[in-house]
Amino acid sequence: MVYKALTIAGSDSGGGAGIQADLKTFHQLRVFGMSAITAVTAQNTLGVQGVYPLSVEAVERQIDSVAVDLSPHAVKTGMLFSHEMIELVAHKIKQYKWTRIVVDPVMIAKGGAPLLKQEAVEALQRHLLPLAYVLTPNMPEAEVLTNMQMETIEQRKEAAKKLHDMGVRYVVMKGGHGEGNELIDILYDGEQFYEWKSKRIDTKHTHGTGCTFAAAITAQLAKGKTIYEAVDVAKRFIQAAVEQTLQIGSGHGPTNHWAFHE
Ligand SMILES: Nc1ncnc2c1ncn2[C@@H]1O[C@H](COP(=O)(O)OP(=O)(O)OP(=O)(O)O)[C@@H](O)[C@H]1O
Ligand SMILES: Cc1ncc(COP(=O)(O)O)c(N)n1
Repeated sequence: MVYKALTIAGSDSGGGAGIQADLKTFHQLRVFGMSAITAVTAQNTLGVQGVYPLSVEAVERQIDSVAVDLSPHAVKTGMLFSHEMIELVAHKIKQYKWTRIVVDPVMIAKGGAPLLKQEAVEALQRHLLPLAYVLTPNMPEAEVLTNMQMETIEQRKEAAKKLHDMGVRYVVMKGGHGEGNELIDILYDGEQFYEWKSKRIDTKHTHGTGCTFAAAITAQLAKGKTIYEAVDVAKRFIQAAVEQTLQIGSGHGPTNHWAFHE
C-alpha cells in the first residue's frame, strides 16, 4: 500500500520550513508527498527576503490536479497568507470530502515576517477551524485565535477547550515558545488532555520545527494511525531532528529531516 499526503503551503527556498519541510518529513516517514504551493518565499536561515503569493486560480488548479488523480489519505495546510486562499482551501476540502485535515495555523516566521495577513485570522476561525481534524497552534498562534493568555499550562488547556468549541476535532498545543527547560505539548480530544514532555534542546537551529512536527502528524494519519500514535511519532521525530541539526547557514538553521527512523 502506498500512503499519500498533500501539503497546501508556502515554499521556503531555504528548504527548512514550509512545503520543503513537509515533503522531506513525509518522505522520511515513507509517505508519498504531494504539494499545492500557495506562495513562494525567498527565505534562508537569516530570514524572509520576499513573499510572492500565487493566485487563487493557480492554487485551485494544483489542488484539483492532485485530487482527481492521486487521492491523498491526509492533507496538511501551512502558510495560506490571505482570506481568499483560506476560503478556497476550505471549499476544496468540502468538495473532495477530505476528513484527515491537519491545519498548522502559520502566522509569523521565526524572524517576525508575516506569513498570514491580519485580516485573514477571522477567515481561519470561521472557515478552516471547523474542518480541522487536527489543529497545531504554537503559543502565539493560539493566543491570536482565542484571545486568551498562554502563560500557564492551565491557560493553555482552557485555550485548547475554546479551540475545540470552535470546531476543531483534536487540538495539539505546541510548547516550543514556553519558558524553562521542559517543553510540554498538549493534546486535547474534547474529553481529556494528554501531555508530551521533553527536554528543551539548547540550539538556535529550530527553523521549521512547527512545519516538521505537523507534517509528521499528517504522515502518520495518512497511514491510518490514531491521533495519539501520530503525535507520539511526531514528537520523537522533531526531538531527533532538533537534537541532530545539520549546522548549515549562518542564522537559524533547519532541523534534520533524516534523523528519525521509525
Ligand atoms: N529547542 C527545542 N528542543 C526540543 N524540541 C523543540 C524545541 N523547539 C521546539 N521544539 C518542539 O518542536 C515542535 C514545534 O514547536 P514550536 O512551538 O516551536 O512550533 P512553531 O513555533 O510553530 O515552530 P516554527 O518556529 O516552525 O513556527 C514542538 O513539538 C516543540 O515541543
Ligand atoms: C513558507 C513558510 N512556511 C512556514 C514557515 C514557518 O516556519 P518558522 O516559524 O520556523 O520560520 C516559514 N518560515 N516559511
